[in-house]
Amino acid sequence: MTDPATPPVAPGSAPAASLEALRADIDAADEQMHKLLIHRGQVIEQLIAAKKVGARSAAFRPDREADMMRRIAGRHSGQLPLSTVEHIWREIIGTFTQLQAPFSIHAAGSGTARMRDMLRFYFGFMSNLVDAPSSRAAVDAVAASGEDLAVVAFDDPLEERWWGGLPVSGDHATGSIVTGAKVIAALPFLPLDERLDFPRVFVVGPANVSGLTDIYAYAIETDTGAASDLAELPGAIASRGPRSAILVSRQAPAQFHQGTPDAICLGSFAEPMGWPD
Ligand SMILES: O=C(O)C(=O)C[C@]1(C(=O)O)C=C[C@@H](O)C=C1
Repeated sequence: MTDPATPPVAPGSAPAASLEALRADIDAADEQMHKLLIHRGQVIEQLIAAKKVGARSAAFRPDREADMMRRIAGRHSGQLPLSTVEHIWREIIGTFTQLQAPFSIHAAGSGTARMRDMLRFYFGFMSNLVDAPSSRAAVDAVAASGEDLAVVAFDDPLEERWWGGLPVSGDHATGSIVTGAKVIAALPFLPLDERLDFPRVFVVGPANVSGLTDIYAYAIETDTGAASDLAELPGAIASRGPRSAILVSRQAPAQFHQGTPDAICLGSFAEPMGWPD
């Protein structure tokens, strides 16, 4: 009896592979992927020694992750959605980051399904999620821990001033401060599949993590009369409340502060692909 799943062979064409052969191919691919993951784990063990990650020092390297994600997007092809590939790699990287130095992720609203989905997508299922009472509390917890992360929605209520407890000004850009917290990444980083509905967020990490300086995030007090017209500022994207605003700009603090002396630099990050959309 012929296997009903085996399509008939058209005259003159090569015979279609049998279901058994295709499954053997999938098994071989799975085995290779699994062996490579085990190998990756062994390399990470050596990397821990090389990086000398210890107590109260974070293992994440946003610059390295940005580079990896850009290469993943660059070489991707086929029907598997890029967001699926991104999630698989985020799961792998997130788990190996946890294995190097355990950390928690603080976020307001992490109990909601949408926020939780987003945090699991980017940071994996091994990370401990902390439902913070506010974004300010989430950021303050990171500053106090020296090893955790906070995730803050770009359009979170601005008057809460979640950046209020951060060390101020361009120190973030030079990396000279060793305590506190700063913006180290912006997500989504790769173009998001249309079936996913994740908000634009900042990742806030320990101040001693060196991030990329493609784009800077600034907080601006708008009730002082300064920055009354944000549209004229050299930023790509702004989120504005009645008295405060967040703005992202390619201009480094030294340059940016000339036009907006009251601005507080909150950190910097690798430019997400397709930013701004
Ligand atoms: O390259 C590093 O420094 C690592 O810690 C490895 C690794 C990874 O799993 O690839 C993990 C965490 C970092 O954020 C970046 C990459």
